[in-house]
Amino acid sequence: MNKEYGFATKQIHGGHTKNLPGALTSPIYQSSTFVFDSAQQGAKRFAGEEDGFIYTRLGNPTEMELEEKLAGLDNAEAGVVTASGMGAISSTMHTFLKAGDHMIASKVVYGCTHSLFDEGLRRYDVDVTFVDTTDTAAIEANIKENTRLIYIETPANPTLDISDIGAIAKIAKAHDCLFVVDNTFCTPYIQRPIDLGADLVVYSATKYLNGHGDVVAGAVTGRKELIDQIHMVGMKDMTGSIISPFDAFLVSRGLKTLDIRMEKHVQNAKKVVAFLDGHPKISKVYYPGLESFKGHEVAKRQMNLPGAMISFELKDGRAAGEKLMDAVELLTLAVSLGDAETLIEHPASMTHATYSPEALQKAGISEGLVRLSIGLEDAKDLINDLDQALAQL
Ligand SMILES: C/C=C(/N=C/c1c(COP(=O)(O)O)cnc(C)c1O)C(=O)O
Repeated sequence: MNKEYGFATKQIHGGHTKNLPGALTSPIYQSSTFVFDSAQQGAKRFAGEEDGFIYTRLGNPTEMELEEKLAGLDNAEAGVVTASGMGAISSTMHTFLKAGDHMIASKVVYGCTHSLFDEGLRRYDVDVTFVDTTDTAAIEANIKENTRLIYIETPANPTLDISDIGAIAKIAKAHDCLFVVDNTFCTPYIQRPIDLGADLVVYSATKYLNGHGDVVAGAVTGRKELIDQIHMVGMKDMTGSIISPFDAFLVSRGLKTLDIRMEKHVQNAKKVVAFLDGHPKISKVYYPGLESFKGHEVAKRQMNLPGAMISFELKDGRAAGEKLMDAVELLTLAVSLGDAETLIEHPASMTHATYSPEALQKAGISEGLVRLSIGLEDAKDLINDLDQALAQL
């Protein structure tokens, strides 16, 4: 895809294999395996001496189209798509880490990411230090001679903590560490970590990338030499976490409207934040777009827009939070995010239930924290629903 094309053109035409018999959209190659013309061709393909498809766990045309489209949006050389965001993260970790290695991770990450790091990887003798990565000096202070990888989410799930990608990229490079950024909350439309120095970008494509609440998927973008290793080690042998061709087709279709969906998500989020900030029953609103938010300045520098994820704390804590979640009528009480529907959930007992009480406390995830994924509905309907629910507290 011509690098000079704009984002909207690349999200529609990127990765599109034009040499198809006249169909505007690519067919879905819902096939587990691919036929060889001869025994020699099969042997050559397995030996990597001839291009061509072999078996869908090793690569598939529908998945390749999505990988190329997404890599193009991230200004990355290559991409790999997976069955879930956790599949993307786990395949990446299993590709580049081995027993005896050490890694540094944000102390605030999605719950299952936290348990992969804090329990899963420790089974294989990979040591993890959770750090406040909004403090780049704290990262430097925790690097050891066996530190191989630095992992952040920015904005982080669910406190929206902002870490400085450019500054951390410099530290990672200086210490020959791989720098991985989970860009799920932003997508390439809002933030491009590779442009800022990251080595790899991971996504839960379940979220904004697909954007319609009907697929679980994941992705990694980055330099081809790294992505090839994830394909041939992490995916092929370690996790086998491959996406189905049909789900890859759905995510490719979702991506065609990424820019306009993100613009509407953010437009709605700003209106909801204006309603929540200063509300008499709310003690704090977490949103990178608020000037009072701790990471606001760094967010303004590295994000084109402040995003559409909002967290807030009620003055009367968890009980009030539970009452609020049971009182909303339009907002949907469900985990996940980035869908057309606005979703509301309670991290401490739901998406971050894997955290111990000490880890929750260290991460600053309070019992009273409520998280919103602002959807594409009419903003006034969202605000009216929150207003009537808050009035019941
Ligand atoms: C229920 C799921 C939620 N999140 C997931 C998630 C994943 C993992 O992505 P899969 O769920 O494996 O596609 C990876 N990275 C980030 C920043 C995430 O928020 C949720 O928070 O609501």
